[in-house]
Amino acid sequence: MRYAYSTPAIRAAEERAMAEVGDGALMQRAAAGLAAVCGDRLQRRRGRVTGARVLVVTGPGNNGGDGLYAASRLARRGAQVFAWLVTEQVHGAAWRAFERVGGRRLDTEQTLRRIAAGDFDQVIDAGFGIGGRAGLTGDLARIADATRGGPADVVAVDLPSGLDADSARAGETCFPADATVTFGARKPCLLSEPARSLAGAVTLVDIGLPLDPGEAELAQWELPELAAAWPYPGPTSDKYARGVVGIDAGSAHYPGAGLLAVGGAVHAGPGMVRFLGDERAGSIVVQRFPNVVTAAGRCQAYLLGPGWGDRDDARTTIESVLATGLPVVLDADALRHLPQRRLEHALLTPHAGELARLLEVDRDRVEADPRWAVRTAAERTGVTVLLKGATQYVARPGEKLVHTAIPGPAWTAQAGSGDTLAGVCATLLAAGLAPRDAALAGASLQAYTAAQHPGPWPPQELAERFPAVIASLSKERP
Ligand SMILES: NC(=O)C1=CN([C@@H]2O[C@H](COP(=O)(O)OP(=O)(O)OC[C@H]3O[C@@H](n4cnc5c(N)ncnc54)[C@H](O)[C@@H]3O)[C@@H](O)[C@H]2O)[C@@H](O)CC1
Ligand SMILES: [K+]
Repeated sequence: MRYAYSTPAIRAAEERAMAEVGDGALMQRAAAGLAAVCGDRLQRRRGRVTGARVLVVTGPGNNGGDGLYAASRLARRGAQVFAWLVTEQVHGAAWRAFERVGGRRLDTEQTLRRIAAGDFDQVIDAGFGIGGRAGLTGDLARIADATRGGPADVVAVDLPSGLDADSARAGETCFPADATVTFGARKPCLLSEPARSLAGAVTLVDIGLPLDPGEAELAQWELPELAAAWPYPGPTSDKYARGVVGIDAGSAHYPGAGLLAVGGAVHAGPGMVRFLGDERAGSIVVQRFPNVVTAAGRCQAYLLGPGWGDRDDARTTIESVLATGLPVVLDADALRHLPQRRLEHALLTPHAGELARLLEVDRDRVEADPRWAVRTAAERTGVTVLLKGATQYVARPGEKLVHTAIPGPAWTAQAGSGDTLAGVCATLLAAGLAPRDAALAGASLQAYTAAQHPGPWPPQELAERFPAVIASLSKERP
């Protein structure tokens, strides 16, 4: 599990740590970790640190201090180090250390000229860290622009300047990095797209901040969580132990959605799938999956909504399934017909547009603050909500911590991905997983499969690769 903490939680932990060891010690730990990563990267790219030309883009606060101290360490290994100052203000002790090792200050024009000439092997972005605001202006924006796409290896200190540590937003201007060295704990921006992609490869340096996962803002699943949650059948499991899924998806207008939802469910290993939807969609489903049953009968979880379109009995169908008290995934068109009361036993799986409609806000509001949006939806509806997208967020009512699924490649964003995902989630509910785990395991399986089998595969073919991944995951089980 990867945890991310908000800026106030990190600042509070820093204060507790500083009271014990002093702020100088924390900064030295940060600088040592940063210099180690920078040195390794230089070594890998050019065979040695000696003779490397390193520019520190130096902000006015402690982030700038980290960068200067790290550069001083690189200078002691033979690098030539330069600094460009964002303002005249600079961390005094770090600046003196930088000057002592022969570090040189460059003005803006010299810096831009040398960047354009491809003169730097590495640019350390020590502009702003957790004290930063979204967006860059003035000469710093020019320097970030000039560096972008150039030959220098860009290493961000704590987080890329121009990002807001607590937000998923990428903003208008920022300093994209090839790598980020973050201190003490991950920040939410480093786990949330589109900000996350601007940070490159993230290394977490332990500087001894006393943080408790109970204070975390975000928790991202990794493979061990997926493997531990996956419901592998036992030696005596029958089809009811594995779970019977009832799927009402697809319509005469959208017959494909039924097939896609069933494809997701079938490839996630249910005991049985009953197709309860439109007759025409059902005949296509059975042709493709003869193991699917179209007769009504006992189910242990349901999926309603993908490809329904407009349907007169939407509300009554939802109510009759909710009345069974069995777990149900409510997806796509079913989300437009939710009863106006608190629900139970359901998992809602909206994308940003559907969640915006549910909350009666603009889509922009959801994208600007996805954690707020998914938490608010869980509180209002009373059930678990999975917000689908480049980062997939899951919130439960009564819980501040938001989880995210294992991230996957961007090409999984395509028509039909949500239908197969809903099918997987319903299979997991039928196997007895709690809605939160079903949502995280389903979304993680789809993303991880896409990462393991670089495509682009259409969603139905990606689903055909689930079984191989599920089999391989069993080796990761605790
Ligand atoms: N406090 C500590 O003990 C430690 C802090 N560390 C470093 O300190 C950083 C936080 O330091 P600071 O609190 O000094 O803050 P920053 O160094 O992140 O920012 C300094 C100041 O710059 C100004 N600023 C921010 N964004 C701007 C923008 N877009 N345009 C113009 N001005 C802007 C703000 O007034 C801000 O207070 C962390 O990110 C980390 O790198 C590490 O050294 C570890 C220890
Ligand atoms: K930075």
